[in-house]
Amino acid sequence: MRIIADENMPYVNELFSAHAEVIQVSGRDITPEMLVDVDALLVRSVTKVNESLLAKANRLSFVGSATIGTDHVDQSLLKERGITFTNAPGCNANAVCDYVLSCLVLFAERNQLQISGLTAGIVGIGNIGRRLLPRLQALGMTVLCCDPLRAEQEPEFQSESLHTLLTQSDVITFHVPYTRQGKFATEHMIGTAELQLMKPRAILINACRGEVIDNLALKAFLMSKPELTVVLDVWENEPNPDEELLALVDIATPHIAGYSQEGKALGTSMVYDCWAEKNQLALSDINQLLPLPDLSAMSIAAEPSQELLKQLIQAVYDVRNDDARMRANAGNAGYFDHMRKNYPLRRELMSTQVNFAHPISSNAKDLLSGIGFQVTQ
Ligand SMILES: NC(=O)C1=CN([C@@H]2O[C@H](COP(=O)(O)OP(=O)(O)OC[C@H]3O[C@@H](n4cnc5c(N)ncnc54)[C@H](O)[C@@H]3O)[C@@H](O)[C@H]2O)C=CC1
Ligand SMILES: O=C(O)C(=O)[C@H](O)COP(=O)(O)O
Repeated sequence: MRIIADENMPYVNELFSAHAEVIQVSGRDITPEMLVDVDALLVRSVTKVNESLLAKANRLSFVGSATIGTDHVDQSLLKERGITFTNAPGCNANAVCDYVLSCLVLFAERNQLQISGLTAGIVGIGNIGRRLLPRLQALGMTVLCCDPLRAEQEPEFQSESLHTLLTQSDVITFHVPYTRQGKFATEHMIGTAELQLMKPRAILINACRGEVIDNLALKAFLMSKPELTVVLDVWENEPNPDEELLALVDIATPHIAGYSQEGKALGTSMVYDCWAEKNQLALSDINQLLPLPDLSAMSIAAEPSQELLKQLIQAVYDVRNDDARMRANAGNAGYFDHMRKNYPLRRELMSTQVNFAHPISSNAKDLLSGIGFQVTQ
C-alpha cells in the first residue's frame, strides 16, 4: 500500500509505516501526479482535495484529514467515487479552549477587567464551543450561545441570535465552520454592520476560519475604532494575511490555536484508527505517542486570584509568544507556513496537574478543574 501524507502530520511514521510505504510532502505541494498508484491520502487543512487534485488518482480508496474543519475537502466527490473519508472531530478542541483562555487572561490584565461578571458570547457550540462554555462559566462569566443549527436539531437547546451576542457580549469568540451556502452560511458573517453593533471596548476572537470575518471591513473599522480588542488566529488569504490588518490587531497568530501536541497526535491517531478499521488492523494508543509534558505539575499555596490564574495558564500556554513570533517574522517570504511547520512543542492545560501546598476551598478546586487543569482532590 502507498500513502501520501502532509509532512506536518506528526506520528504518521509511527502509526502507518509498519503497514504501508509512506511518502511525506508539503501539504500545499501535493499534485495530481503524486496520487498515481496511491491508496491513501492524509492531509491537514491546506490541501484542497477536489476534482483537479484527484484527476490521476487511479487507486485512491481513503482520504483522511487530521482536522475538524472540512472546507478544503469535496466530500460529495469522494462519496461519488466510493472513497472513504474521515476527519478528526474534537481532536484539537481543548487546544483552542486553552488559546481563548490565554487571550482572556491577557486582556483582562491589559484592559484592567475583572473576568468574573463579564458576558461572553460563543458563536458555534460544537466540539470547541461545548468545551469552552463550562470553562468560561467556571471563571464566573455569563455565557450566551449562538448556534441556530443545533437549535433546529435539538429543541431543548437555547440559541440566542447573533445580534444579541454582538450587542451584549464583552468577549465574543467564533467557533463555526467556514460555509458558503445555505441559510446559516458563515462566510463574512461579521462585516461592517455587525462590527458596529459590538460594545466599543469588546474583545473579538476569531480562531475558526479567516473568511468568517470580512477582513477588509475589519481593517477599515479598526482604523477608526482602535478601542475594539481583536485576536486573529485565522485570516483571509492564508498563508498571506493582510499585513496592515496584522498591525492593527492586538493578538496575531498563524492559524495555530489548535496546535497542541495532544491535538495534533489525536488528529493523526483518529485518522489512523479509521484507516486501521478499514484494513482490519489494531487501533492506536495515543498515550504511547505523547511524550511526558515538561510541566507535569504545579503547586499553589493560595486561593487562585485572577492574577494567579493568569500565571498558571501562561505557564502552560502563553499566546504572547506566538504573537511576538508572528510580528517578528511577518513580511519574510513563506513565514506563515514556516512558523506552522516549526511550531514549538505546546501542551494542553489538562496535561498539568495543580497541587496545593495548603488546603484550599472546593470552589477553588472546581474553578481550576473547570478551566481544564488536572486537580488533586
Ligand atoms: N484555528 C485553529 O487552529 C482551529 C480552527 N478550527 C475551526 O473551528 C471550527 C469549529 O470547530 P469545532 O467546534 O471543532 O467544530 P464543530 O463542527 O464541532 O462545531 C461547529 C459548530 O458551529 C455551528 N454552526 C455552523 N454554522 C453556524 C452559524 N451560522 N452560526 C452559529 N453556529 C453555527 C454548528 O452547528 C456546530 O455546532 C472548525 O470548523 C474549524 O474551521 C478548529 C480547530 C482548530
Ligand atoms: O482542525 C482544524 O480545522 C484546524 O484548523 C487545524 O488546527 C488546522 O491545522 P492545519 O491544517 O492548518 O495544520
